[in-house]
Amino acid sequence: MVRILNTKQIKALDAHTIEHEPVKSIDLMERACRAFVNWFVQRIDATKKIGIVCGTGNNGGDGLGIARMLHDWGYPVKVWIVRGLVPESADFKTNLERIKGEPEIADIITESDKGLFTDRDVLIDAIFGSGLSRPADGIYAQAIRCMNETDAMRIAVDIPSGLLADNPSSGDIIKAHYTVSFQIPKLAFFFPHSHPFTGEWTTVDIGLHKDFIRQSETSHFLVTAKDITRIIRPRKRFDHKGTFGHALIIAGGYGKMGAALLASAAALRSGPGLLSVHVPKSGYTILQTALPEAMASIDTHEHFFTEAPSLEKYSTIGIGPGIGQEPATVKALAQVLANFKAPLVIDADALNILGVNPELMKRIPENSILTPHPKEFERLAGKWDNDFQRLEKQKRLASELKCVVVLKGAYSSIATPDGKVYFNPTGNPGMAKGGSGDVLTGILTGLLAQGYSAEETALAGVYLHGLAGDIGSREKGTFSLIATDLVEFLPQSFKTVLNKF
Ligand SMILES: NC(=O)C1=CN([C@@H]2O[C@H](COP(=O)(O)OP(=O)(O)OC[C@H]3O[C@@H](n4cnc5c(N)ncnc54)[C@H](OP(=O)(O)O)[C@@H]3O)[C@@H](O)[C@H]2O)[C@@H](O)CC1
Ligand SMILES: Nc1ncnc2c1ncn2[C@@H]1O[C@H](COP(=O)(O)OP(=O)(O)O)[C@@H](O)[C@H]1O
Ligand SMILES: [K+]
Repeated sequence: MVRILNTKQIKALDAHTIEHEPVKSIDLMERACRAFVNWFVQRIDATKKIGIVCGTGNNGGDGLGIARMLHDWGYPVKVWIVRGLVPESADFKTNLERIKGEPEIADIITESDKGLFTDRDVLIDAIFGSGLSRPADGIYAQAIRCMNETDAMRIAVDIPSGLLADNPSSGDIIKAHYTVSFQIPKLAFFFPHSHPFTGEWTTVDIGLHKDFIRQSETSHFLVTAKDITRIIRPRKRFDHKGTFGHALIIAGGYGKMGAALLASAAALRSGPGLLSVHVPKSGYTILQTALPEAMASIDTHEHFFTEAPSLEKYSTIGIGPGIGQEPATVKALAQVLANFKAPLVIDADALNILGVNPELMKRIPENSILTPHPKEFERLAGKWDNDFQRLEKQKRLASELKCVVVLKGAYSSIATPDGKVYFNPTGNPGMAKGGSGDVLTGILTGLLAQGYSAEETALAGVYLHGLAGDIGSREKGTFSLIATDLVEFLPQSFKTVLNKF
């Protein structure tokens, strides 16, 4: 797990590293600059004209150190210092002295300084870093606007200037194409509204104290491949189908049998011992033809889910994709929630039904997994003003229901009943297509049936689903990838994770 720390903690981490490594503050800054430059020189051609726009705090100090190093690498570099009211930090001063006349430095003093950077190919943003405490205004906002108006590629040092790491941002913010952040990813990076500012972001190691990071309290984590390798248990020689549970998927309806097939095919590829699928009568032939491995449980209704089958034999249930919201379906869902006491996976129309029948929410078994996309989440939890508030709502819902709530999208977030939130790194916009979510429901149902905990299931299932999408889009491209491909590439996704043993 990568621990996501807030800016206060990062400040304490810097200070701890300086005191206990020990390393001088200016030498730590030098390390940060070198890490940035290392990233930079591998990607940006040395003929490109570089502009570095610095504040006068430590982020500006980084900018000056980077300017010196890139100049030494042979890049044509110009530096601008935004001279507002921020006092010069000690390390900024030292790095300013170290520049010794080259590269060239100009001060930005008045708001009439416009059109400053137009001849630059690449602009490095080092105005504000994690010390930003309020929206940028005055001359700072003007410099940010000037940078955003150019056609240059913009690269932010640590965090785009104007973007707050731990709170909603407003005002002018650098629209970076890339953000190179020091060691710790910032919470804002995981939210949809930050993306226009961070662009693609990455972290670079600057050797901050590892034990201190491990001991820092946080409820926010970024999942890594290693975490998933630890969760997935390889099968043993004498395992048999009884070892791996019997999953039931309740999905599909007239015109939406595809949802049932996608979820079921994904479940089959995720390892449960047995899979049954409950579909309306009209789905019988479709199901039996498309998925010979699945057993059929047939509803009494031709087109809809209207009656839960007997549920005792199932280890878990995945319910929702394509079931619609007919009154009889609402009753049937209520019946399932009344009779089934083990954790289940709730998605799509089952979530929509819960959204308009909140009394049913109380019946959801503890440790179930809910997988709303943002619109479904809004129906469950109400509207939010900003991404931070959305995260709080997600945490609250998980804690109130004592369930795992997976909010789907880029960096799907997984909130657990005990207040933790895991962000998932896999997946890509090629998956933004109808049916992708049904595949996730199938994977989660298949894993839960095998006895993985709700938290393990959500972490592994969401990761494997996104990884299947990443592997698939390498072959099919993000335009052409379809949900069926996610099922097709799921075996490679599992193998990738298991082969790490
Ligand atoms: N040794 C280390 O610690 C290392 C640090 N490193 C680097 O340092 C960066 C953090 O540096 P930093 O703390 O100096 O913060 P930075 O963002 O440069 O400036 C803060 C100043 O701006 C002011 N201010 C805030 N908002 C404002 C606004 N809207 N408009 C105007 N002013 C505003 C604020 O004032 P205050 O909020 O206190 O009133 C303060 O004076 C970090 O991102 C990384 O790049 C790396 O080198 C690794 C080692
Ligand atoms: N840009 C993206 N990056 C990563 N994953 C994505 C992206 N867009 C969609 N996905 C994933 O695809 C799935 C889409 O699910 P959902 O919206 O429920 O689709 P549907 O209901 O049509 O099957 C989710 O798991 C989501 O995380
Ligand atoms: K910056």
